[in-house]
Amino acid sequence: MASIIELKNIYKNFYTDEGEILVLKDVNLALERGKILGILGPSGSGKSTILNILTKLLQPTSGEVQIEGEIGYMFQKDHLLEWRTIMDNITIGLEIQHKVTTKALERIEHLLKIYGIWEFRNRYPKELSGGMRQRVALIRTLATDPDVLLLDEPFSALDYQTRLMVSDDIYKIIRQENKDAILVTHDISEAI
Ligand SMILES: Nc1ncnc2c1ncn2[C@@H]1O[C@H](COP(=O)(O)OP(=O)(O)OP(=O)(O)O)[C@@H](O)[C@H]1O
Repeated sequence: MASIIELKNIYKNFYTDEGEILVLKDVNLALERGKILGILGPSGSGKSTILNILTKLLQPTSGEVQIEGEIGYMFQKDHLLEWRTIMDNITIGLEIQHKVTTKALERIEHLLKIYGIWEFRNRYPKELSGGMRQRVALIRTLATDPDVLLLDEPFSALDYQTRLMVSDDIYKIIRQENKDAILVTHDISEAI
């Protein structure tokens, strides 16, 4: 089956005052279309380094990176801007990319309506619960219509009960929107 993302024989070394650190040693992974791939590892094992290579923030020391299509990145914290309304937070990526089109706005309207945020579109982030904020963060990521989502511990800032609810929610949204995704976590239950 065709892979949308593939890492082949990736090595990454960092050079510090204390010397060289080998963080990634011969990492190979492939995300097939229609799949969600979990990357599970303890703190410091190099998960963020892998994501930074996928988003091209970092170059691997050696190895091959193949990515087909656009990537959307959802972070550990929602990073909603408190002084912008929910709608203005969601359109920020489109504004930066100069892609605020009628079609994009209709798409956002649809996402807001089906995922229960429409009534809150003119409110501010502080008026929303942690779970709703995370849903807004996902809709913001989906707004630019990426092909694949990178989710970097997206539930870790939530309390346990909210996390169960929101992770289920987000899983359904990813499936319904027909996106492929890579989920990075140190939490085995989250990965499952
Ligand atoms: N720019 C850098 N320079 C030097 N060392 C770095 C750099 N970035 C990361 N490291 C080191 O590489 C290792 C892996 O870091 P990374 O952030 O990828 O791990 P992680 O699994 O994402 O951890 P966490 O779950 O705590 O975010 C760590 O030992 C870290 O200290």
